Amino acid sequence: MASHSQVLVEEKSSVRILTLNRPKQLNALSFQMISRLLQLFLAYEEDPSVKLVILKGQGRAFCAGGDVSAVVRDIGQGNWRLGAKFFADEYMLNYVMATYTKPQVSILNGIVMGGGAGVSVHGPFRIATENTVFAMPETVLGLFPDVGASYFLSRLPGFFGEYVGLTGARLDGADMLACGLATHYLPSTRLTALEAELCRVDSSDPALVSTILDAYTQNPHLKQQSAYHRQVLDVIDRCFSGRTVEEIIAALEREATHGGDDWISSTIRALKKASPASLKISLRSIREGRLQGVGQCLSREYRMVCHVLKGDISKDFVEGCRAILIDKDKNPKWEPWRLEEMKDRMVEQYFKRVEEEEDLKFPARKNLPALAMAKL
Ligand SMILES: CC(C)(COP(=O)(O)OP(=O)(O)OC[C@H]1O[C@@H](n2cnc3c(N)ncnc32)[C@H](O)[C@@H]1OP(=O)(O)O)[C@@H](O)C(=O)NCCC(=O)NCCSC(=O)/C=C/c1ccc(O)cc1
Repeated sequence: MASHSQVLVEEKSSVRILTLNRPKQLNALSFQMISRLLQLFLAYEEDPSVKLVILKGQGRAFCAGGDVSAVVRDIGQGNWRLGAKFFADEYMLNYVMATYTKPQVSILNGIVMGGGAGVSVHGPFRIATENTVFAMPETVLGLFPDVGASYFLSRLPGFFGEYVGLTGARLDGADMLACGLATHYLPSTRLTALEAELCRVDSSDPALVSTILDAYTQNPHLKQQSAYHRQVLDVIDRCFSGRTVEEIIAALEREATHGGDDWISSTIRALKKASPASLKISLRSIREGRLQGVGQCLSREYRMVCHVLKGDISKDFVEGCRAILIDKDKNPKWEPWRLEEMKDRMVEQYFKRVEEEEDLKFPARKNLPALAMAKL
């Protein structure tokens, strides 16, 4: 095992343990990591001696998303197609994971954001701990929740997915378990024992893996400020079921006038901070995702991300990265600045094929999600 490599590989009997290994960058996914993961997952699928894959992160993060700094460099050099290649491979990896024929167990013992959700949530087993911090923070970067998020967020109960995807709200391990983004929860001190037991399973039978995980899982209490308490969920459903982003914000503001609390004001603040273009395309993407399979969601997201990278409708992604990651002034100048200036016909354009760019096509797979075990 080469310790300098960005994905560490351990072979333990019929189990392969893959560790994302860029701890200083919170395991942000580089192009190299994505290519390597794709190559390993495809090889393991063909190798009868491999029965189970465990994915985890080195250090305090599972994975803080795609490596945004590399992309900004590419766009800065005027080469949006280099960025598009990154996303094409990333979405292919997400698709392979969503349709994988062997169980994938992801150990989410730390930060899980953006692309980090994409390499875990599509698999059948997601283990949260007391250290887990989950978010889809793309709308404040001028992007939108991608990596198949329009598939998995739209399948969360009620309108919780719209809430998580539009506001970038952070969830802890207990929230993730409650809403179904995680399938199990255990204290991090038990992870070593769990891993050792999984290494003895010698089977690809999800029911056997489930039995092992069930024996370790605990039922954590939701924190007092959790958004998953019934009374907050009711507000989320009332407001985030709005047809448009403007309606969602107006509904939240109405709720706030009837005795608003910290949760409502921080939710309104989060929406007002985000890119108007991102908010509108994200809402439409999640709504369309409700009726689409994972492959359709990823192909549509690929069209959308090509427009984002090309900057032909709005250049908010470059501006968001500048304000949040490069200059760190946290003061992006979104264009358009106001929600009402982001017209329906501009939103519509994100969903059209980019000129001279092929749609993303996925290979035929044996294990289509509709036939696979329930994921969420
Ligand atoms: C809340 C975080 C996760 C932790 O904050 P922290 O504890 O104060 O830690 P730092 O912010 O100091 O992060 C430690 C280091 O990791 C780096 N890092 C932390 N996330 C990252 C990161 N996604 N990338 C590239 N370095 C990072 C971060 O820049 C920093 O590097 P350095 O300043 O050199 O020490 C914070 O780092 C943060 O907000 N990170 C960004 C999270 C985020 O927006 N994720 C991405 C969602 S979008 C996505 O997944 C797709 C992106 C993408 C878009 C287009 C493409 O072509 C390809 C990819």
